[in-house]
Amino acid sequence: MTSAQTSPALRFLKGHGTENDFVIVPDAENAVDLPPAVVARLCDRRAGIGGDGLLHVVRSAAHPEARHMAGEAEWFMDYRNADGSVAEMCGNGVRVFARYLEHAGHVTAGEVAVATRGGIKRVHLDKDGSVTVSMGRAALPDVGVTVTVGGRSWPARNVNMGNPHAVAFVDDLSHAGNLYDEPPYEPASVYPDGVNIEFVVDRGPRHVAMRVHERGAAETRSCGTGACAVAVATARRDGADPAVTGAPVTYTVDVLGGTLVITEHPDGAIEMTGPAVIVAEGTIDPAWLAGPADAPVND
Ligand SMILES: N[C@@H](CCC[C@H](N)C(=O)O)C(=O)O
Repeated sequence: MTSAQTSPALRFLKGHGTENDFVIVPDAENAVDLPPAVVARLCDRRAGIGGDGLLHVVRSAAHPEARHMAGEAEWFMDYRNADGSVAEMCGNGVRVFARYLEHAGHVTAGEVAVATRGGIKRVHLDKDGSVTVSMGRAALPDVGVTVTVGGRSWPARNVNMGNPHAVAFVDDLSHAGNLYDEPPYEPASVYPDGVNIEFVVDRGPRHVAMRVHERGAAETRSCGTGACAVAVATARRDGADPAVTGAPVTYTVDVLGGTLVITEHPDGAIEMTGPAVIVAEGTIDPAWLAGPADAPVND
């Protein structure tokens, strides 16, 4: 790999899905080194480009973590959180990733398979601009978790969508307070690698709203895997289980940045639909990229 610090200029794009925003770094041959400090600088909203995360776009065949998926999915979403940490999956990210592949002419509208650390995800680019992703199944480990904010505590449902989530039902989303910092939870041993925490209120039949603290970011305006975790946790709370009834269940999930529609099918497969947009593209000043790495990050 070539060090990012010696690259001539790094091309980037910026995109978002329901305002979960991403720096996109196209790098087909996996030639760009993206250590955590560089990712954090790129995602810095004041000193960098700004984003909740970074989508490193690499051919599966060129990435050691994705080579085994290259036969089924040409492209690998090497996802990083804003702090530079690695995550298994990003539901909004994979929809924006597919939108980028279309934008770059790598795929046309229709189906595209994307390799992720959470397995291969099939994405459908609709002609109306919406993007649907088959997210796979949720796991609901039966362990009690308690989440605390500002002196109040709530029981939370543990849901794994490839990445870990804790879903807490609250009376009012303002009770979640300031979600910049990760709310404390216990027992901490349930999430040895950290967790994304969603707070949920009811809005109507099969309709909820959520706020989220994303692991490795802060409060974000949307989280796709989080919205899926919320839909499944809410369905179980409501006594709806498609595996039992044989009928799909659909929830509308309002996030701060828009709305996502989530359907769980009788075989457990979850589909998520929402917008995905490319908003800008350009090149990164190589002198800035090679500059001191001790600049403040997302403060
Ligand atoms: N915004 C994402 C989730 C990104 C990863 C997450 N922060 C984690 O560390 O698991 C989504 O849309 O799913």
